[in-house]
Amino acid sequence: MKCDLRNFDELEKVFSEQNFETIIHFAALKSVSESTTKPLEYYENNILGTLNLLKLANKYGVKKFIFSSSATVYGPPKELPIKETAQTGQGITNPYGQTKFMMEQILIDLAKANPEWKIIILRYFNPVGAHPSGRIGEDPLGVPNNLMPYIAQVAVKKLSYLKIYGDNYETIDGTGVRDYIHIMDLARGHLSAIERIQKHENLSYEIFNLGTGRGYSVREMVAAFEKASGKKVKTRVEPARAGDLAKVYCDPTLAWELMAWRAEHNIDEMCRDAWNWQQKNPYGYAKKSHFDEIEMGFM
Ligand SMILES: CC(=O)N[C@H]1[C@@H](OP(=O)(O)OP(=O)(O)OC[C@H]2O[C@@H](n3ccc(=O)[nH]c3=O)[C@H](O)[C@@H]2O)O[C@H](CO)[C@H](O)[C@@H]1O
Repeated sequence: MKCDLRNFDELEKVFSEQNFETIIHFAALKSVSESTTKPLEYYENNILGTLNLLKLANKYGVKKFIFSSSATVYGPPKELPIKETAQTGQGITNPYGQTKFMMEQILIDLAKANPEWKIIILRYFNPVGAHPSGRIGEDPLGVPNNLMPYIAQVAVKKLSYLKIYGDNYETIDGTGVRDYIHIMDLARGHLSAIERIQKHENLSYEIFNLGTGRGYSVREMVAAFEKASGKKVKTRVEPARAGDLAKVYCDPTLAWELMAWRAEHNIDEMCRDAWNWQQKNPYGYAKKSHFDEIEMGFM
């Protein structure tokens, strides 16, 4: 079932026909660069969509709520690793990040105002990889903005080389360091959150980092991907990308202490599964492969 969260009436129809117990709110626009050129679309979609969803959830008594937030709400970190108690909302460089921060604020205010609400906010670090079957993966629209799908498309020869955005940061090899997390671990984090929210009657709102707690540089990611795929990934160093940070990685221990969740997949598994999906879907989901088109042409 598909529904536009901006359309209150359409969404109300869904609520009236279904009997929801818990909501996991993933629905948001998520491109950093696009958000800088289309801020109104981002604010409308992400904020209005969330308000509509919450109003209806309130009306229909669905008050267990899990929200997919982002490490972006921390802005430039003052301390590493980043804990959930670190300051948020300062130095966010783009509308996408602002909307995530605002959505968090709306949820926190709601939980404070009404003790019936039970809310878990999950702050994702850098989700990568794919389902191990190779059937569910990341198929970005147009040229990828994020590192892993870009590397994968270079390895499969859809793109010619990776632009490394800056090699002059104070990091292990000068390139940006991030906390990459396998999407299967991330998915499991939601199951742990559902369990926790259903078990704990007096939970109001809680916030968890979902990351591995370990940072990898761009060059380390390229090397891991080359190892997993057996393909050479050509790179070229370019100027640093505006708004990028040198190092971002989290302290994920709260999720372990309270939800018994921790990331289990390492960087090699992230690259293996991303490569498996990319090989099986070299042209993404929508388009048939070149070979299918040739076959169709002869039919
Ligand atoms: C500031 C911000 O809001 N960042 C968002 C962005 O994080 P990030 O900017 O951390 O993710 P990313 O995958 O775009 O970049 C990761 C690292 O790779 C570098 N890099 C990336 C692409 C490329 O072609 N070449 C290259 O060198 C980049 O400079 C950085 O050091 O995406 C994430 C999704 O995974 C989240 O949505 C984050 O909120």
